[in-house]
Amino acid sequence: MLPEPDELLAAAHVVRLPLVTRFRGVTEREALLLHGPSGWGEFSPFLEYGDEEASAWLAAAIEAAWGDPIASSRAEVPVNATLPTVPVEQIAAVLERFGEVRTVKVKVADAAESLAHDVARVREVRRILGPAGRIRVDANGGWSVDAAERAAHALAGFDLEYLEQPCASIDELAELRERLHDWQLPIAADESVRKADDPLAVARAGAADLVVVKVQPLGGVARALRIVAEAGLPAIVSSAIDTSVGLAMGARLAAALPELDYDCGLGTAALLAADVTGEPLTPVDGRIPVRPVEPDAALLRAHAAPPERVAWWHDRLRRALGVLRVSR
Ligand SMILES: O=C(O)CCC(=O)c1ccccc1C(=O)O
Ligand SMILES: [Mg+2]
Repeated sequence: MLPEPDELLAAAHVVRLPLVTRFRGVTEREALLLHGPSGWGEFSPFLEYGDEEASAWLAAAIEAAWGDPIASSRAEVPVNATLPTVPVEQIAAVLERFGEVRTVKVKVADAAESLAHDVARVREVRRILGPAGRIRVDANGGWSVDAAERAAHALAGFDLEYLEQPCASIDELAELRERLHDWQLPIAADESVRKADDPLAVARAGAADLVVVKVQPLGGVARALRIVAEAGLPAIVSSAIDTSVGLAMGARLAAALPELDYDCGLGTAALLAADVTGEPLTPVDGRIPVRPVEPDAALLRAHAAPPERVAWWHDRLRRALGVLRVSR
C-alpha cells in the first residue's frame, strides 16, 4: 500500500547539504527526507534523473518510512573511504576525514583526467594505506574495453581488489572480463545493476564477478536482497552521497545480507560538510553502526533548501509516486 501524495508531502523535508569536495560535478547535495510510522527515509535521486528512474528511489524511501522492519544480523558494518577525483596533494587530507579505514575506493576515468593522473592517485593511496590496505577503483563506465585493458595494465602493480564498472555496457564488461581472465582482477557491476531495466542481466551474462547494490536505485532493501540472492554473486553495498538517513538504509541492507565479504561504500558522510543529524554515520575505525537515524529539527531548518527547490522536489515526488501507482 502506497501512502497518499498529501501524506507524503506533509512528512517531507527538503535539504541542501554542502560537500567537502566536488563530486559528480556538484558541490551540494539535495535530498528529500520523509518521516513515516516506521522511521525516516531518503529520496535523493540525482537531479538529472527522469521520473521513471526516480520512482525506484521513492519506493526505497517509502519502504524505510512506512514499511515493515527488516531482520538484521549485524550491529555494525565495515566501510570503505571514497576518494573523489582530487589532486594528488589533497588525497591525504580527504582520506583523513574517513578516519582509520582499511579500504579505499578511488574514482577513476573522469573524462577531464588522464590515466597517468589516475595511476598517480592510486599510487598515493597505496602509499598511505600500506601493503595491507585494499584498493578498488570505480570508472563509472568511463573506459572502452581497450582503455580499461590499458588501465588494468598500468594499475597492475597496486594489487587492486576489483574494477568497478570499468566499461558502460554488459557486452564490454564481458569482453574485458575475458581479456583479464588470467589476471585475477575481478570486475564489479554497478550501473549495469542499478540503471538496467533488468538488474540481473549482467550476472546472467557472466559479465561480472561481483555486484554493487544500492538501496535507493534498486527500490528498497527487500528488493535489493532478492536481487543479490538471484544474482548468485558476492555483493558490495554502496550508496549515492546520501545524508545519514540514506546511509542508514544502506546499513540496514548490509546488515541483512547473509554474506558480507566486502567493505561497504557507506562511509560517505565524511564527504558531507554538514548533515541532518548531530550524530552522523561517519566511519569510526572503519565501521558505521546499524541504527535508525533521526534528523535534528534545527539541522533540517538550518539546511532547508530554498523555496523554489522545495517546490521542485515536491513536484518530482508527486510524479515519481504517479509512476509507482501505475506500476504496482
Ligand atoms: O561506493 C562508494 O564508495 C561510495 C558511493 C559512490 O562511489 C557513488 C556515489 C554517487 C554516485 C555514484 C557512485 C558510484 O558508486 O558509482
Ligand atoms: Mg560505482
